Amino acid sequence: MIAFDNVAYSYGGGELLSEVSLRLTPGSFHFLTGPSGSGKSTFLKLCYGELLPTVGTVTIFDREVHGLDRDEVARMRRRIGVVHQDCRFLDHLPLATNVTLPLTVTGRESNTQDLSDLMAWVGLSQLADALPPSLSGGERQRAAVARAIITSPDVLLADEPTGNLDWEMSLRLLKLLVELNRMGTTILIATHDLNLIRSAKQQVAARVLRISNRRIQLAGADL
Ligand SMILES: Nc1ncnc2c1ncn2[C@@H]1O[C@H](COP(=O)(O)OP(=O)(O)OP(=O)(O)O)[C@@H](O)[C@H]1O
Repeated sequence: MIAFDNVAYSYGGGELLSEVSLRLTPGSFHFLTGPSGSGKSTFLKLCYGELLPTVGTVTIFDREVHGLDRDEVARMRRRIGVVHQDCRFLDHLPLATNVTLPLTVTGRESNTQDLSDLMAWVGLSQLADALPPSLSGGERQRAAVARAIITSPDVLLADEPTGNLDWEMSLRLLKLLVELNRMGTTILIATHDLNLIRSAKQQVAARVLRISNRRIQLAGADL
C-alpha cells in the first residue's frame, strides 16, 4: 500500500532519514517511535506525498510518488486521512462543518446520517454546533480523527494523536483507531507514548517502527 525503497530525506543539511526500506501492507497497524526531532513527522509527510524523497522511491497505492502530476497527487491524498499534530480548525465554523470540510472542498456531498453516526462514534454528538475554540484538547483530537476519516480513507496517518490527552482519553481514542483498523483501514501512528503502544498490542497485531540513527527499523517484540 505504501512502500519505501532505499529512501533518504534531507531538508538541506545532512540526511535526517537514510536507507529506509519498508512496507505498510493493507490492513496493517503500525506505530512509529523515536526521539523528538528524529523525523517522525517527516516520515509521515513522505507517506502522503507532502515531501518527496531526496534519494530512493516512495510508492503509494502502486504509484511512484515522484512521477505523479498535481491531479494524481490530489486523488492519491483523498485516499489518505491525516491527523496533524496541532489539529487546526476553522475557528469561525461549527465543528460539524469543520469535520465535513474534506468532503465539501472536493465537491462531495456529506450524508447527514453518516455525519451524525461519525460524530456519535467519536463521542461528539453534543458538540456538532460548537465552535472549535470552545473545545477541550481531547475533543479537538477526536474531531481531528473524525475529519480525517469522513472520506473513508484507505490509510490513516496520525501524528501524536494523543499528545495532549490524559490516559483515559488516550485509551478511548486508541479504541476508535483499533476499531477503524478492524474495519479495514491501514493505520500508522507516530507517538512517544510507549504505554499506548503496549496497550494497543493487547488489542491488535500492531508493529512498531523505531527511528534510531537516521534509520527506521522494526522493533522487537519486547516493546
Ligand atoms: N521544513 C523544515 N525545514 C528544515 N528543517 C526541518 C523542517 N521540518 C522539520 N525540520 C527538522 O527536521 C528534524 C525532524 O523533524 P520532525 O518534525 O520530522 O521530527 P519528529 O520526530 O516528528 O519530532 P517531534 O517528536 O518533536 O514532533 C528536526 O530537527 C526539525 O527541526
